[in-house]
Order: sequence, then C-alpha cells, then structure tokens
Amino acid sequence: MPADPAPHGAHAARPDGTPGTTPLAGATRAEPRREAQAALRDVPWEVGVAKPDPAIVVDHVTRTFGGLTAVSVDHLEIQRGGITGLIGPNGAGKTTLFNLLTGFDQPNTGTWSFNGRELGKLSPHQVARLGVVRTFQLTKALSRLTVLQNMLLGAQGQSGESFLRALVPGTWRAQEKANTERAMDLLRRFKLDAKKDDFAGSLSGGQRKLLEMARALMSEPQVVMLDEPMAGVNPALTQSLLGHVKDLREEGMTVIFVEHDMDVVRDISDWVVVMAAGKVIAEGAPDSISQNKAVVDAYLGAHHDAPLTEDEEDRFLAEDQAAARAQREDVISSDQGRRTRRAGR
Ligand SMILES: Nc1ncnc2c1ncn2[C@@H]1O[C@H](COP(=O)(O)OP(=O)(O)OP(=O)(O)O)[C@@H](O)[C@H]1O
Repeated sequence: MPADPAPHGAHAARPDGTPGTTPLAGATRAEPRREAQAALRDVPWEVGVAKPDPAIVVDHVTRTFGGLTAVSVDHLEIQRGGITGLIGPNGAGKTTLFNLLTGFDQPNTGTWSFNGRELGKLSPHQVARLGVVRTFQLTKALSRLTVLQNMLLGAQGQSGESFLRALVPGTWRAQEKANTERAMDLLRRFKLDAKKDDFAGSLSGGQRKLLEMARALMSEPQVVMLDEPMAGVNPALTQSLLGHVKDLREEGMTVIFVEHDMDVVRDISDWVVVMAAGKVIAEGAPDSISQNKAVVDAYLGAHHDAPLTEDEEDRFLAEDQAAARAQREDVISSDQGRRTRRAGR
C-alpha cells in the first residue's frame, strides 16, 4: 500500500519539487522518540507486520550470489520517523539489503518503495536525490582527501552536479558556495570543523564515524541508513555518536542502522528487525528481541549455553554412553584382529 507522500516532520520542498528535510533547522516535533514509540506500541511483534506510517516498504526482494541466497525478504515495512535497528549474525544479509535499498546493488527479484515511489532500478544518486542515503566506511581513496573534500563529495546528486548546470558558472558557483556552507555547518555540529583541511585518513576511528554520518547528511536525506555506526569507536565517543543518531530522529528523519552491540541497539532503537541467512526471522520492540527463541538460536546455534532440559540431559548421556560402548567394541575387535593375525603367522 503506498504510504502518505506528505510525511510529517521538518520537511521542506526541494528545488526539484520533491520533499526534503531541513536537518539543521532543529526539531519541530514534540518529543519524536515518544511519538515514534507510541506509533509502534500496538504493532504486533510479527515478521512482515504492517506499520502505521511506513516510509519504506520492501516486497519479495531476493539477491543471490552464485548458489548463495544473501537476501530473501518477503515483506518488510520501516516506520517513518523512528530508529530501526537491523541486527543479525555475520553473513545474515544486512549490508546486502542496505546496498539494494540504496541502489548500490540490484536484486534478482522484488520491489521496494519510499513514500510509495518505487526505487528499484534507480542509481544511488537518484535514490539519494529522493532522500534515501547510506553511510559508507571511509575507503582508502577517501582517506587521501581532506575532511572538507569528503563532505563536498557527499553533496553529489544535488543540482550543482548536473552537467547542464555545470555549464552555467554562476549557478555552479552559487551551488558550490551553498554546499561549502552546509558542509561547514555540519562539521561544526559534529565537532570536526577544526579538522576540515586534515586528511580524512588521519582521523581517529570515532571521528571517521562522525565524518561518515556528516557526509551522508550533505544531501539532506529523509531516510538515513547507518552501517555499524559504532564499530571501532572508543567508549568516550560512543555516547556522542549515539546522541547524534538520536538527533536525526529529533529532526524528523527515519533512521535504519546495522549494529552488533546489543546495548546500543536497546538504547536507541524504537523497533528491531532481525535477519539470519538472508531472511527476516523476527521483528519487534527492542525488549522483545532478546527473549525470542529464533533470535537466540540464530545467534548462538541450537546448542547454546542455556541449561539443558532433563530430556536433553538424558538424550546426551545416552548418546555419550553409546559412543563410549562403540569405541570399546572397536578397540576389542581390532585387538582380537591383531591377535588372530599374529596367531596366523
Ligand atoms: N559481492 C558478493 N559476492 C559474493 N557473495 C557475497 C557478496 N556480497 C555478500 N556476499 C555474501 O552474502 C552473504 C550476506 O552478506 P552481507 O555482507 O550482506 O551480510 P551481513 O549481515 O552484512 O554480515 P556482517 O555482519 O558480517 O557484515 C554472505 O554470505 C556474504 O559472503
């Protein structure tokens, strides 16, 4: 079902007429965290469940690599204006799903939409222009650019990048000036302004994560997908990064993030989606997830550390005794065989 194309929150019209956000303008909604949680309060904890106001809707998306099915999601809705944590063991398909939703990869089957508009077959730039962006880890190439240059790269997809506009120097310069001003505003907000001329590669792990987030905000997104925003960050910066993620929601953005640290997931998520072997195996409020058996099994395997039931104890004991008996019989029979061979010489 197409979502309401006029999202609530701090949305301003973009030059091309599509809705945009004004992330630096500050919050205009009362207590967005409560609003997001209240909206999801009565939603059942079921895989594929409908959300009251979905920003993103995924249907029958599959992606295979050779014989491996990396993603196979039947139906998934992401609530607008909330923080959704996407978790799952290594290789569950989280990054592949991010890549698909943001145009960096193409699926074998399936469709997905943002505000009711199909995003399949669009390039990453087109998806970003519509308001859906993802963070990327600072690659080697980007490490050799300055912090400010990285930020200006994040502005790609805005009007100044278009070939025709580039031919009109005035427009280009005005856009470049606006981009630089926006970049500096964001760098101040993320406390990286003093580093603007430093090579990005010289930043600490935490500062890199801040830069990745700041860069994603350059295109004034409505949906931000953060890939492991806390990975490699020292504890001193963790709280500051968490604060920045919460701020995105305060400004009316929809946030989806991949994270392995369950404390972080519980702290900032309004809703959690769990993937394993390409599928969504559970979704619900953060507290529901750690009690979900499918989730525990997916993370720890069937034989996790939980105490054995009496039946399991009996079964494992019987199996051990049978194995010991078989071993003993094996030893006896090979011993007999040796003796028979010796006697026959
Ligand atoms: N380009 C590719 N070519 C081949 N296999 C791939 C490719 N990209 C991902 N895969 C495989 O698809 C599966 C899902 O990978 P993906 O990176 O999406 O998982 P993930 O949940 O993000 O894992 P992690 O938490 O370890 O980052 C894995 O088995 C991975 O090896």
